[in-house]
Amino acid sequence: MNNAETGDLLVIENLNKSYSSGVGGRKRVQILHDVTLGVKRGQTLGLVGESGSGKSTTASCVMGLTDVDSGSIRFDGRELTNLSRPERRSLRKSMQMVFQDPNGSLDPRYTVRDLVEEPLIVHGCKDPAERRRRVAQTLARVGLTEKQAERYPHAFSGGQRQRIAIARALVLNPELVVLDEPVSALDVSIQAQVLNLLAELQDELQLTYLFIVHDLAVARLMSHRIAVMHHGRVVEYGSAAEVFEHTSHPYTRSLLDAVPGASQPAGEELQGANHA
Ligand SMILES: Nc1ncnc2c1ncn2[C@@H]1O[C@H](COP(=O)(O)OP(=O)(O)OP(=O)(O)O)[C@@H](O)[C@H]1O
Repeated sequence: MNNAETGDLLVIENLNKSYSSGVGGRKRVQILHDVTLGVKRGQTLGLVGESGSGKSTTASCVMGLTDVDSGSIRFDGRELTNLSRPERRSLRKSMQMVFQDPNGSLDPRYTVRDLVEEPLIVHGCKDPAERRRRVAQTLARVGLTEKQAERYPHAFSGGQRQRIAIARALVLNPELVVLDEPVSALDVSIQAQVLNLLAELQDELQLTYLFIVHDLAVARLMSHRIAVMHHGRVVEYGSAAEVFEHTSHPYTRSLLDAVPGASQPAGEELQGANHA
């Protein structure tokens, strides 16, 4: 299967990944089997599938957090699987990640300003005035004020904390953002606000999202393309409309049947991916 298409910013082909297990770690358990998919520039690929199907492992391979066994991951035409550490580091600016739990990524000892400024310092932005300008601009983009920048994470609600985590990811002007269940720890009423923010930011900044999501209604709403994973394999891949409205694949069908309304067209209170 070759799913690479013109305009794909991220292309994964025949990705295989195994982990050691058993006594002394001598046994290898294969987690990903020939995973192949592409994420079009400026669009969202929703990566769905039950727990343990390999979604986060795929994301870890993309972000260089774990080595791959074989296969190819290309970002803007550049092979990632054989990069040296310095090469990988320089690319990190273009690829950022937002996790499910903002508490894990926000050190409570630092103010919001420090937290959002830190990636700029790490990536060599030496001018304090430039850093201040970029922090203020990024906080405004996610709906936080300069005054709020002086507070600590504990002073914020879960939704606001996720906004801070998004600001940390965006301050370096990445092209690709890997979103690993970014709203599933939030109250339902807050989820819509954060999803709308992500959709607006995508439009404004032409961001490309690899969106790991277990909620199929959210996947339907936010994604241009969908990849369905099952036991480490991509079992279905196509436009959101194809996958949700015309699927014949038994695994996807069973996922959809378990969620009333997931195969219906997107609702109205969220603007979602069909914002284009
Ligand atoms: N570091 C690791 N060492 C060994 N096995 C691992 C490791 N990380 C993940 N796995 C295994 O790989 C499989 C896939 O896990 P992964 O987290 O990628 O699935 P997932 O689809 O993201 O699930 P979830 O939705 O629950 O996060 C699981 O069986 C998991 O136990």
